[in-house]
Amino acid sequence: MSRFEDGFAADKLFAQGYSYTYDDVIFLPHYIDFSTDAVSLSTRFSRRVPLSIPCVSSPMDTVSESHMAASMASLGGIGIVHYNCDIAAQASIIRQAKSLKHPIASDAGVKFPEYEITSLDAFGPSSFVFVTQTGTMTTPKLLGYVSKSQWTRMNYEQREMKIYDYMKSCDSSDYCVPWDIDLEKLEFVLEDKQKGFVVLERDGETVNVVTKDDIERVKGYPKSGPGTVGPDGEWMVGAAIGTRESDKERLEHLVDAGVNAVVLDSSQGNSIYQLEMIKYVKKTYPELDVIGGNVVTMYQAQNLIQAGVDGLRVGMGSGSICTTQEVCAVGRGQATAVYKVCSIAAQSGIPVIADGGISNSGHIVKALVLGASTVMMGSFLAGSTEAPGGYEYKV
Ligand SMILES: NC(=O)C1=CN([C@@H]2O[C@H](COP(=O)(O)OP(=O)(O)OC[C@H]3O[C@@H](n4cnc5c(N)ncnc54)[C@H](O)[C@@H]3O)[C@@H](O)[C@H]2O)C=CC1
Ligand SMILES: O=c1[nH]c(=O)c2[nH+]cn([C@@H]3O[C@H](COP(=O)(O)O)[C@@H](O)[C@H]3O)c2[nH]1
Ligand SMILES: [K+]
Repeated sequence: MSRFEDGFAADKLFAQGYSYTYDDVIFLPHYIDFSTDAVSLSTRFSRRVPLSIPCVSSPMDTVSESHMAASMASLGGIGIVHYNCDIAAQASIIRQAKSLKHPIASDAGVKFPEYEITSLDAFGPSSFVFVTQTGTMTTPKLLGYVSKSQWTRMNYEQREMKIYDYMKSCDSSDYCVPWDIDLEKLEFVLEDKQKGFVVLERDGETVNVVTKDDIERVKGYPKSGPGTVGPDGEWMVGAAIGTRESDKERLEHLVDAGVNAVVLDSSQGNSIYQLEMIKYVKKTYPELDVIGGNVVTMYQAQNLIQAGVDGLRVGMGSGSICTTQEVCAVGRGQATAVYKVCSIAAQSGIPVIADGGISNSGHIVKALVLGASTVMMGSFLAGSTEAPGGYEYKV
């Protein structure tokens, strides 16, 4: 008899190949004999990666870069950095994520050197605009800053200049603090330096900038549980790669950057290409967890388990922006896929990631009850500015 009672015999229902999405499935209430704080959400992302919450951010360029990956780890989950970028960029995103001990996404404006500040909008809610080569915070060098008070004192001609011509430098030790400073100490240093912001630096590279307003904002958030910390004492970070020859070189750079698990990012994982890549990763980096997928049937799953995967990612056509079912004419209802793959993965103790179609906490519960160890989210996180545990992240 399956795990379900009262006539909802999942085996029978799912066995008939019903294609169920999470919204077609609901569970009956049963009996409670425990308190809510007796519930532990701790789980495993893959064989060697434990998590304290069952949440994973998807390897999509609109979802997982350094701030998201650091935030997910700080909350007890994990982020999977996308590979929709060149090898050096993906490696540096991983390095920066591991250095973002405080993944505070400052609300200060960040602009490139040629930008002209024509209105206060450039500052956003903050009192500063910071200048980097690319106009984003994911570059290792802060070129300078402009304060709102300085800008408001400038006349019209001056305001037509490029930021580069009048920004102030901030690479002196007056502004810089070590990347792994404690949050409480950070607050004290901000008071003491009277500069309004500090630059978090690691090995001469800018990791982040934190302003006084940022500290006030983050201080008020509920403290999150133990983060997902690796043996190196830093956040654990995952990354996606493909299954081509060039992905072997990519993987080497990601391992150098300290990646803790690698996800083979294919819409259909049961291919000779993926089986070869799984064997290559296990032979070359035996301690590095490799997650295969995506799969939706027991047959696909069995092949990847035999090849040596440390985790399976389930979902085809389940993503809210997913086009796989349209373009490939294959796929399966997510609830059925999760239930079926989990029934075979459990026999080998392989954790399953339910990937896609998660847009509320009910979906998370359903995926976990159907047997998944974690859920992977894309659109639900894309563009978010508030993490559940109180850290903000930019996507
Ligand atoms: N839920 C879903 O439907 C999912 C969709 N995706 C998305 O789709 C994107 C791309 O997925 P795919 O197109 O499946 O990527 P892919 O790179 O795995 O496959 C693309 C094509 O290249 C072929 N290929 C792969 N490795 C090869 C090799 N070594 N030699 C020769 N041919 C090879 C594959 O057979 C396939 O025809 C992913 O990055 C992801 O964003 C990914 C996972 C799940
Ligand atoms: O066929 C696809 N083309 C795409 O461009 C694409 N982007 C994301 N994905 C997959 O959907 C998952 C995210 O789904 P949600 O947004 O529902 O969380 C992701 O985790 C992926 O598995 C894609 N599938
Ligand atoms: K992708």
